[in-house]
Amino acid sequence: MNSPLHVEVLQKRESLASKDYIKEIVHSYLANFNTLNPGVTLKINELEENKSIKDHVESITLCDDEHVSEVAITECEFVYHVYKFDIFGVETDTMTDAASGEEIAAADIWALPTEEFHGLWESLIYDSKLKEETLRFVETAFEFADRRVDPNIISWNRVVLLHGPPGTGKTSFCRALAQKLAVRLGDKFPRVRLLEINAHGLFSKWFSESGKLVAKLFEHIREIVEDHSLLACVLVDEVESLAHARRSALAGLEPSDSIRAVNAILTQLDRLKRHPNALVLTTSNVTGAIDLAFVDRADIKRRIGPPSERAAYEILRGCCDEMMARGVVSPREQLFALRILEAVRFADTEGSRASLRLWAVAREAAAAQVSGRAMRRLPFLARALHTRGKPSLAQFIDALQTALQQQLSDARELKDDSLLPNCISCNH
Ligand SMILES: Nc1ncnc2c1ncn2[C@@H]1O[C@H](COP(=O)(O)OP(=O)(O)OP(=O)(O)O)[C@@H](O)[C@H]1O
Repeated sequence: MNSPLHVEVLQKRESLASKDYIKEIVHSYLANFNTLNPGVTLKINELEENKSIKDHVESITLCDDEHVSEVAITECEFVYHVYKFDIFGVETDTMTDAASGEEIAAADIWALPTEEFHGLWESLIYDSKLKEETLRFVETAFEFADRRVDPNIISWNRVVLLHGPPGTGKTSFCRALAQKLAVRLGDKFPRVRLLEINAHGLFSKWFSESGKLVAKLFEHIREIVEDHSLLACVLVDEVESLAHARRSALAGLEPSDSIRAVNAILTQLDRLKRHPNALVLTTSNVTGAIDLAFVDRADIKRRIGPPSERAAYEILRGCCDEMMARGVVSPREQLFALRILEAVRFADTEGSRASLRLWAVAREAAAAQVSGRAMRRLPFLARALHTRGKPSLAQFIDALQTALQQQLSDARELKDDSLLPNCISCNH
């Protein structure tokens, strides 16, 4: 049996064609290829000769759920997802404290799919099957809800917890997942919202009426989830801060309003699980146990660590490709995918030299547990501090290596000064 290849088609904003028509034209367009590279996004530009594709399609992404290498088109069964960006963008739900008159941002509400998160999923690179597995888990949770599987017999909660050190992409992953669901589940949920709750702000000690503010916020959220054709993804970042605030409040270190607010958030999040169209996404920087019952009940709890050497190589390779595509580094040269280097057993040839050099930098960064965030900053530092004029790829990779060395020695000094643990990986 042919394996499915998900094809995500971004339809042009001005195109009024039906999804079926778009599927049809993309299907005949793809039939012109013999093989396809999963993980690749085909951007349709002005030079495109196929007029209907040029008029209606912005880009075509071939997703790599099951496939890791090139596939013959006769071997795969295309599953199409046609979508457009939602034009509403983001709005901030603000609230005013009655006593002080101060205003806080209670939540950011994103209408998905949004242009801001386009390509975010593809930009996150993990060695494990984290992305695929999480996506499959969430799709299964919605399938169960759809088929009304009795939760008393088979238990599932639609709560996800991602934990691990700072800068490893947890928040980005949650946003990217919500965006992915908006694209993949578009037929079931024509509208999708991502609600990012500002938990810190809500129980700030300056707010005398935090409990009421939380109630008001969730009233709004409930109005949103009442519409069953809408998928609501609720994101609570750094969920351990809720547990921490509750402990401080119990110890008398925080005003009692704050404990009411924290408890209200927890109860409300727990209630959200009853809605078949709500998904709760939480992140935490602590790896140990978080004493929150609802987190305990998360169906999927995954640790996200700093990139492995393989992931580090692909992140840095993507950065170098971008530098060459934008003309910062010139001329354009090829950097091989890791599986190609592996296939030739890392043979040192003229053509593979730059890739091997980059592989050495990636291994060093991974060994030092540099976070994904810090890794993505290295090209900027390399360009700003360690190159002049228009560097060649070889010069740029050397500069990346110098930037990495400097970053590691800065982090070591910071660690010596402050005795902070893990400051290399957290890069604060
Ligand atoms: N594995 C990775 N692959 C690609 N990019 C990554 C990876 N990990 C982190 N990044 C990049 O690092 C940046 C920071 O990610 P993000 O803020 O989501 O991390 P976080 O774990 O939520 O951090 P914090 O806990 O400090 O908020 C993002 O721009 C992301 O692109």
